[in-house]
Order: sequence, then C-alpha cells, then structure tokens
Amino acid sequence: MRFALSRPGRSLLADGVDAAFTDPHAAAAALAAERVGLVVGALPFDHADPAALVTPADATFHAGPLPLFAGRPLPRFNRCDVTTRAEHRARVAVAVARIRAGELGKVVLARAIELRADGELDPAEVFDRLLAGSQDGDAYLADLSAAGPEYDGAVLAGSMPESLVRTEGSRVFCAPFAGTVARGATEAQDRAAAEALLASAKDREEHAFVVDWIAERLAPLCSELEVPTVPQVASTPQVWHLWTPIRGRLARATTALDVALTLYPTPAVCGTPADAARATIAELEGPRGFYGGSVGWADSDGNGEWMVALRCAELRPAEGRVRAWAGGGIVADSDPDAEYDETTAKFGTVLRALGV
Ligand SMILES: C=C(O[C@H]1C=CC=C(C(=O)O)[C@@H]1O)C(=O)O
Repeated sequence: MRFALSRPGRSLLADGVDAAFTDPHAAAAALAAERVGLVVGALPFDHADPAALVTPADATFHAGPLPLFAGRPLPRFNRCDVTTRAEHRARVAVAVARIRAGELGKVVLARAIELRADGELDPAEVFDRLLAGSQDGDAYLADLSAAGPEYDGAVLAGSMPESLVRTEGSRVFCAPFAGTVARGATEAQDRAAAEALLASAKDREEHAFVVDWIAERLAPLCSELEVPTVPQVASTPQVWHLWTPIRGRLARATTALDVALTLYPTPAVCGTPADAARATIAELEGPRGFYGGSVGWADSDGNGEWMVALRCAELRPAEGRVRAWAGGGIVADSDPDAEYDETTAKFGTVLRALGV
C-alpha cells in the first residue's frame, strides 16, 4: 500500500508509481495540463524540502471510511522522549516572551518521541490501528520514498480530522482545528471540558489566527466565501478542539493541490507572522520533516482533499524505528506546563495505535 486516506465521506487507496514528483508545483502543473490524472502523497512542513508525491499506477475510491484490514500483531515498543519536559517548557517560555515582546502573534511548538520496535514493523498494520482507534473513520498513510534517498522506505501514518482543504469541482471546504482541551473522564466532566474550551479567550485567540489566515488566502481565489465568526467543538478520542467549517466557491478552475499549496502551513501548525514563526520553530525545534505538512490527493477534474499532517508518526520499518510529534499553539497567555500536558494528550492517538 503506497497511499491511503480514510475519511467519513470518501476514501482513497492507491498503489504503484507511474510518475514521482519532489516539486509539488510541478505536480500541480502536470494535473492542470492533464498530463497526469491523479496525484497522491505528502507535502513537507517546510516548502523548501522535497515533497513525496506520485501518480499511482492503481487507485480505488471508496464511499465512506476504508474497511479495516486483517490484523497482525504489532511488535512491542521501547519509548524515549526526544524532547524532555524541561526542554519543551523552556521553548514555550521563550515563545511566550517573544509574543509578549510583540515579535510574534502565535507560534506552534512541537516535541518529539521516538520508539524502537522489537520485531517487524508493518505500516499497514499501524494504519489499521489508527483507523480502528479513530472516532469517524479518519486515518492516512503516505509512503515518503519519493522524497529522495533520505526517505527511502519511510512512511507517514496518522489520524486527525483536520482537513486543510477539500475541493469538489468549484466547491471548496476547509475545516481548521486549533484550541484544545483533554477529554474528561466522566460524561459530565467531558461536557464541562468542551464548554470551557468554547468559553476560553486564550483558545479562541489561538483559533482565530488560523481562521483569519485561511480566509485571507482563500478570498482572492473565491467568488463566494462563507466564514463563520464563532467556532464549534469537535472531538477525537483523546481531546476536544475548536474548529470552524469554511465553505466557498472557486472563481476559476484550479486543483486541490494548488489550493493546499496556497494555504499550508496554516497557523494551526506554524504561526503568525508566518516567517517569524517558521524561524522560531527552526531555531527551537529543528527540522520537522513531514509532521505539520499535508497528506492528500488531487485529480485533474478539480477534486481532492489534503489533511493537516498531525497526530502522526514517521515509520522506518527497515530500522524498526518510529518518530512521532505533537505540538500546540502558543499565544501570550500560554502556560508551559499546560502546553506540555496538551502534547501528552495529543500523543495518545499514535501511542494507542502502537499499543504503548
Ligand atoms: C499542532 C498540533 O495540533 C494543532 C491542531 C489542533 C489544535 C492545536 C492546538 O490547540 O494547539 C494545534 O494547532 C498537533 O497535534 O501536533
């Protein structure tokens, strides 16, 4: 399996390679000129890094989520934290100081963990468990080999309902997520957590940066654009998020990949102003690879969907190695301990899938 995207509405499984692209703009141009009919794969967090995009030899669309495949046992994993609690807290404190000094409005800081498998690591099995653990049938898998020798045999797999962009011909939808609270232990605590999130000025501010960014970039492309002013709440099994459904109509024929390239990385994974946020992330974290990028597909008829690459792990089956990231949006009122705990809750998606 080279590529899989499971979504509640429409899913795609793809295999084989007819053409490969490290430059996403070349892939978008090939789609627009109808030299290829379909492109699938992953975009890295940093636009300067190579993408892992292919025109697959075989592709099958499914109505609704993908079915679960036959389960094989996973190996056991030994875990180590790449970023310690103290390091993450210190990074958050630096970011808060810069935001309070007016250098930045928001920046998303992530930490990484690494896991070593004691047996065969099968990406299809990890994908299956991510899908089984999701609430609404959301999961993705993208072979990263097309990005070059550094990624030979590497696979990105994750599960998160945040859709960067979906296009159906001229119709365009975005579902930005930002602002988080962990799920409550009882039904009453869970409901109270969601209500507190909706009422949180800090989380509303964090969320507004993302909605404003998307609206600003979509507006020039659209003849109609609907941007709700009040967010809603949505859950994963681990956390509640604020999210906003944005809908529009594209003024000119374009591909979903072109729209994704215009929008990503949004301030749900990077920050505002984008250049200052990107520089802060590079300085405090180092390279992110494909975490915070996007995974999806686009066809030459203007259809496609690109997910925000979050709640994910990069799998290196030949080395039995897994690296996962989780981050959070930092604004002026962010608290370093709460931010660390938020990343712990977000890691739950990948760790539960790996049985850790
Ligand atoms: C950066 C991540 O989540 C983003 C998506 C939703 C909520 C977020 C937040 O509340 O900080 C983040 O912007 C991550 O999962 O690593």
